[in-house]
Amino acid sequence: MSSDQRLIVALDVHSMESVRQLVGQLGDSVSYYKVGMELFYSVGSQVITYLRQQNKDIFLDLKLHDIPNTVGQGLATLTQLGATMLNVHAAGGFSMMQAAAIAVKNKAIEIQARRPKLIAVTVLTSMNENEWSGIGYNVDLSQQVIHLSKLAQKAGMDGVVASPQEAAQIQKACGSEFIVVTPGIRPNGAAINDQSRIATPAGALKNGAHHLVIGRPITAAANPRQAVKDILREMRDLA
Ligand SMILES: O=C(O)c1cc(=O)[nH]c(=O)n1[C@@H]1O[C@H](COP(=O)(O)O)[C@@H](O)[C@H]1O
Repeated sequence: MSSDQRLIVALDVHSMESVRQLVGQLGDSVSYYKVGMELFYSVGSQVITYLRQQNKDIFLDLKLHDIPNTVGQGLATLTQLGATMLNVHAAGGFSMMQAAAIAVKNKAIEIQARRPKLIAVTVLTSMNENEWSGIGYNVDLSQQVIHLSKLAQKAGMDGVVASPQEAAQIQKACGSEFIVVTPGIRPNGAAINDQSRIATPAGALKNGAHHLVIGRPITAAANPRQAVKDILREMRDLA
């Protein structure tokens, strides 16, 4: 996979005007975008239509987490939008993830469309050990990431979202075909913001991440196109 197929830029903005400006500015340098809650709740499915018209791959990141039937029905609807990748929270459990995988597969067959990849969020990259114990878990955070990755794989997920710090361990536990998507990417010197378990683009790739999700280091940069160029150079130098 080439570096620009590995990079996913998080479009965390809340208007179509900002989307058009950013996507226009980044041009051919970015082929894969993430649409998350902020943008999807603001503008709805028109952003998916727009990005598909621009021939971009789309990770629709709505992190579903509910009872199996509700998640399955929700994902069946989302499958019709034509995103490349969808996600759920692994903490929803085995039956929820299994229902999710079945619903996406069946809907894709029904509408004769390409099945979107389905991945599970393990432990959010904003969580540190302190936050983690604060929600009542006694198990080690990174062990929990591996546990949830194995569970996700067993339930039929194509991969997981985790921090770049756990990517190598996930590969070891689940094999190299299992997709590892890593947010929490910060080039040297970039503001860390609300992230905790971070790595540089090169560090994440070295650890075996398949896709790097990067938002503010690009979207809040004075020159987003230059920021992408620098990140891709760092990624390519490693390849
Ligand atoms: O599922 C995600 O994409 C996600 C999971 C996670 O554990 N951490 C995480 O930061 N994300 C998303 O990745 C993006 C990271 O953005 P920046 O911190 O601005 O680079 C945001 O859009 C988050 O919603």
